[in-house]
Amino acid sequence: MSLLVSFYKHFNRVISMLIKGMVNLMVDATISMLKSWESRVEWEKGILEIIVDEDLRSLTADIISRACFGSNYSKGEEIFSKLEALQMAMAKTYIGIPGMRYLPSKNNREIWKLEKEIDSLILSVVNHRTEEATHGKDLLQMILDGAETYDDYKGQSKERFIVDNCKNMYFAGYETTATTLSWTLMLLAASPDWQARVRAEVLETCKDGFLPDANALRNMKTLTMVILETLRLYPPATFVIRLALEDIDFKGIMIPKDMNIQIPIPALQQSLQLWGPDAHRFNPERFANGIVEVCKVPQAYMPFGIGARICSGQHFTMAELKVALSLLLSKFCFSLSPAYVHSPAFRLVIQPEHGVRLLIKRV
Ligand code: HEM
Repeated sequence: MSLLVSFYKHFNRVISMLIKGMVNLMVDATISMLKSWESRVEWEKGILEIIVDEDLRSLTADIISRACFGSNYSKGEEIFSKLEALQMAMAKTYIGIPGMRYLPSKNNREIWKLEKEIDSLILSVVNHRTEEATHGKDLLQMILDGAETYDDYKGQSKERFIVDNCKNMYFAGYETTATTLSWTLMLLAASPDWQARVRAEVLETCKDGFLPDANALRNMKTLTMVILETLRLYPPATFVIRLALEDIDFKGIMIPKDMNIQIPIPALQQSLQLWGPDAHRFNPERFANGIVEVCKVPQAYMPFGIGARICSGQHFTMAELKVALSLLLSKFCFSLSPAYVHSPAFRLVIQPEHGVRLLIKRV
């Protein structure tokens, strides 16, 4: 455990340094999606009705793939489609009965097959990288450097360490960000006043066709408030999970060693007791003075988890969300389609069950 904590601490430091350079690849990827939406709006004579989720998933897959694998990113597409299938299959088995995942049911066999295929795809990229030996500083390289530094794998092979961390990056960094983009667009489409405020800020920050860079992103305060409020109401991760490594007496509650503790993020982030009577309402204004003063117990806001294992990609994802949303809002107006059905569903992350169906027109 401490091995991984120190690996992720190192990872946290390096990823924060890399983000500045990665804003450009985020901008490039978003612009190609914008171009395709622009031609579709034109084709539909000015108003396009679209379920945005699939396009947003392709966008975040593209970005994490480029950030992860640099020049080998096209291989990422194949890995993503298999990871998506794996996620669906795993969500079906999540019923908490001990030992169920070891039974050779049809679904479990599918999971094992997909896991094997994903492992060998990732390893083929790693081996290609090692043979090629020419690469930039991407996330894969950080994992490979980490694998060199940490030589105690607690009984596991170095290959396992590399593959597991690549999978972590994909699982952690793609669906979560895509889902947050979907929910933010849904909330902005339902709140024209906030949509107008964010657009005004974006147009002011990125005047005369200027594309967002790391500095501009820092100045987008209203957009940051909107994203923080979206992550409060629709946190993609449902639980923070911890294992008790020893017996713990927690304020008189006995927690035995090896007990799995699941902290329900949505329940904490929408508690009326902690957040007040408007806890269920979309009100980004509550974040005007940052996160610390936002509720009675600031630790109750934990979309990225908490403590030593807090999300290593939180700054990466915030940059990615701001790039995508600022570019989208600078080009398009969004409203909810009358056919939109609101139904948050649990699929390892909390997703819109029927997708976010929007009407889009040019600004
Ligand atoms: C909206 C987007 C995201 C959300 C809501 C999110 C949320 C989380 C949460 C709740 C955890 C568990 C933290 C804990 O146990 O305390 C986590 C861990 C992690 N996340 Fe994220 N994440 C997001 C995006 C990303 C991205 C883009 C990356 C990579 C580029 C990433 C990489 C990781 C990694 C590596 C861990 C494991 C950290 C560790 O175990 O020490 N995440 N994330």
